[in-house]
Amino acid sequence: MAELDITKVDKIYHSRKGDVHAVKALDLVVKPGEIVALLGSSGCGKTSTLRMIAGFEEVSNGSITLGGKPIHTLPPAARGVAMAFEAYSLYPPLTIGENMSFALKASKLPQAEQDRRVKAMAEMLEIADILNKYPTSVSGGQQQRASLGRALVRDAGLYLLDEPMGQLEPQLRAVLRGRIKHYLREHNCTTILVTHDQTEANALADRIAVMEGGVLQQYATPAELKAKPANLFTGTFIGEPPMNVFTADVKANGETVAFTVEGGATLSYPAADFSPQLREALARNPRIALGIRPHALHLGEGAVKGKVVACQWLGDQTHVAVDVAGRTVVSVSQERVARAPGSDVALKVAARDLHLFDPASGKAIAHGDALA
Ligand SMILES: Nc1ncnc2c1ncn2[C@@H]1O[C@H](COP(=O)(O)OP(=O)(O)OP(=O)(O)O)[C@@H](O)[C@H]1O
Repeated sequence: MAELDITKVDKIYHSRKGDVHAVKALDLVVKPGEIVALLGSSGCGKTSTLRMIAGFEEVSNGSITLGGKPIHTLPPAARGVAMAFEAYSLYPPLTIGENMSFALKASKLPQAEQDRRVKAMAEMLEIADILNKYPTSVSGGQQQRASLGRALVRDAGLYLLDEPMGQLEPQLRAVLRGRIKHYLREHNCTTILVTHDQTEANALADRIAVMEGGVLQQYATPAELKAKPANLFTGTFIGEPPMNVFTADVKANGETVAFTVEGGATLSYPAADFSPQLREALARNPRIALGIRPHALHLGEGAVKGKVVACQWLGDQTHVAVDVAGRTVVSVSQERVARAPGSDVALKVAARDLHLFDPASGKAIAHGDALA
């Protein structure tokens, strides 16, 4: 299995309406056998990146190497890359089975081995019963699984999966996620998956590349992205419900560190809750953006007072929206709590759960008690 190196890659589309700079100076390394998710909202440049790796779009600048060999100048078929397309792209005159074995035929594998692989893949993806049907006579979800199977059944240096489960029902998607991850691991497949679904990225990927506006915002493990967002964008993009963010004035004297948020509420902590380096940084940043995840904002005690706007039990957790001095914040509790709209509540958050950002650049200053 090969390492993929994307170095300073740009994609600029030229059109009559003007240029679109879809991918900007992208640097990304995918280690052999690693599963990476490109995650971002619509139009952030995920598909352009995937298509440049596959060879369906030219790179405007930069280079892409696979196993040390430059591939960005090669035609798609010569790159050793297998791709499952979001729009399936199956061959209409061929059956689902023939579509899946198409690349295997070209590889001159013995017929019995081709049949064995296609059958095993079709069983894994639960499409063994439609191998003799034609693409136009099966559902979108079945076509999507056939496209995924056609890519995975091949031997390739790199697997590219574009929204591979977007058409599937949630239950089937959850089952297939587990099976596909197991398959990719077992076959040591170097894989890039494009998705806008955080759950899918978290479940499948070793590392997630978060993109926005064509720019890579952060490249880290799912746990790191949650615990140490590099900037306000990843902080608010990753996590459900999104992080609460306030602008706050900081006052640090020898004994306490206090954050006064818009509207006047003050969160005050013993200075010892923060590292000396962080206290020094706070002295240089008297105004910060303060991020608090809904799961870290606890109801029932604390200095921040507010009024309940809405309280919803979702079957496994309660979401409580609270108006704090004109701003709505969300608190999530694993327990079932009942709070009447309009009632008074107090909120608290531990120092270790604070995320501090530079309000101008958005860059992280600190997570919990230490510098970012
Ligand atoms: N062929 C093209 N010509 C001009 N602009 C394009 C072309 N393809 C994509 N774009 C633009 O480039 C930007 C990035 O598009 P891209 O499809 O890579 O994003 P994406 O993150 O994959 O979005 P989605 O999740 O909606 O597929 C968008 O602004 C899009 O409109």
